[in-house]
Amino acid sequence: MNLEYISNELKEKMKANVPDKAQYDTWISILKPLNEFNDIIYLEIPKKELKFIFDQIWVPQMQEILNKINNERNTNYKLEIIAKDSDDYEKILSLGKSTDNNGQLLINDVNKYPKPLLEKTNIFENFVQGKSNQLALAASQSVAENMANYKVSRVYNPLFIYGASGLGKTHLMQAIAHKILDKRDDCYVMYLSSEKFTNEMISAVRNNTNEEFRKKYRSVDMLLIDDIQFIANKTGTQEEFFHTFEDLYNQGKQIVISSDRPPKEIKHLEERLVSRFGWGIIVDISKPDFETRVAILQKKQDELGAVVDYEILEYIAENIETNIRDLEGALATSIACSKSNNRSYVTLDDARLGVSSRVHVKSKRITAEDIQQIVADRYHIKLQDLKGKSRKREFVMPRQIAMYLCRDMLSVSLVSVANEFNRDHSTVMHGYEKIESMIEEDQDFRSEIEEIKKEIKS
Ligand SMILES: Nc1ncnc2c1ncn2[C@@H]1O[C@H](COP(=O)(O)OP(=O)(O)OP(=O)(O)O)[C@@H](O)[C@H]1O
Repeated sequence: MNLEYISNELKEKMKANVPDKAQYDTWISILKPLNEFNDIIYLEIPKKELKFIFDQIWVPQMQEILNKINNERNTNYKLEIIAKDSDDYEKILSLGKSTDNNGQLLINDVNKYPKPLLEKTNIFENFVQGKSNQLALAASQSVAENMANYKVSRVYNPLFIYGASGLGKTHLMQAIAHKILDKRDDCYVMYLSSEKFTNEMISAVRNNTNEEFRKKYRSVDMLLIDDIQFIANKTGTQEEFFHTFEDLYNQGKQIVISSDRPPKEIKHLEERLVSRFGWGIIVDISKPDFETRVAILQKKQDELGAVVDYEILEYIAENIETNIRDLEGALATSIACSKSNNRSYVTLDDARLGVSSRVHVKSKRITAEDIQQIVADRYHIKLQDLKGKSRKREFVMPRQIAMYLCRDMLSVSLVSVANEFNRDHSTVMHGYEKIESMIEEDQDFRSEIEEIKKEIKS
């Protein structure tokens, strides 16, 4: 049974046991699925100080519920809670997957080439193609195909995949690794986050093992580094990574990198890295459209072994637009909800609960007034000046920004936005277009607008 699924079901059933919502939010909602091994379900909590309370209070209650699930399903699961900052966290995470000290999975018969620790389901077959990801998918497939056939093409080296959180970058990177490992057992594939690279480098410096560190990274056939944006600002790591990159590239080894933004927009990233990241191909993954979101949900329901009505999938897809991780979480929670009510089908109410467990931001309804106030505060002007008629520069620019944001963030017509500013719609259109082109041309301005958006959503 899927780990995420059972932990969701457990949490849903706990809702009935913990009627006080604040208690539920404080204790139960923070649990995350960690691993399942030898009939033990390991759930993660953020801090070890909390473990005592879990062991005393919550684990016995949850185990009772789990026993009921066990009876229904003929399983024999026990529950354990592991803190993210505890010493055995990494060990528990890798149970069932044999690994070396660096978290690289060792396949017993090919010890010579340690294998990376990968999520089993992150394979190409489970990746749903849509307009938002087709280029990234095609490039990833080409890299995997080439490597499986002992080839590295300069066109795809490095492959740089960027996009917002939860849109499938890790999935694609791991799919590449899976594919190569399926086809070849003589390929040293290393997949890790840039944070892990940094930590290893720091500990190599501390333990005086720089040579081993370098040798290890420069002996791989393919290096996949996830979330490279985290090395920005870290001069030492950038220096080391630069040399690793150069060395591997010159040896004709494949490099794949992911980030939440394109190289040029990663602040404080050394120019020489920015330029090298662009030597191969840069592809983006954007927000999936409605059809792709529904197709992803269909795929996920198969993986979860459930059948959910098409209208229910549509409801979830309509309400979760920006993040596939949330999309699949909402589906899993909806299914768990229906099971906890002993139903074999998912109702719209289950789906509503599933969606609301994920879209905290959307549940806050943003109004034109919120936007106007936040923009006025940011530029230190009065709300009435922002909405007023004065054409002074210090008022016009914030006014146009607020118009742009209203049009961009609220699902309302141009005319409604115009009404909010006591203007006609052509004035709003003009302001919108002006800000839009400034965003396109000026990176700093783009970041500023993103920051304002974040503030509005928070
Ligand atoms: N096109 C897709 N088809 C099927 N599942 C997808 C697709 N895109 C993403 N997913 C799923 O969405 C979840 C989040 O994806 P992933 O972890 O790859 O995101 P990410 O872009 O690496 O996010 P972050 O930057 O936060 O690490 C995963 O479970 C992944 O399998």
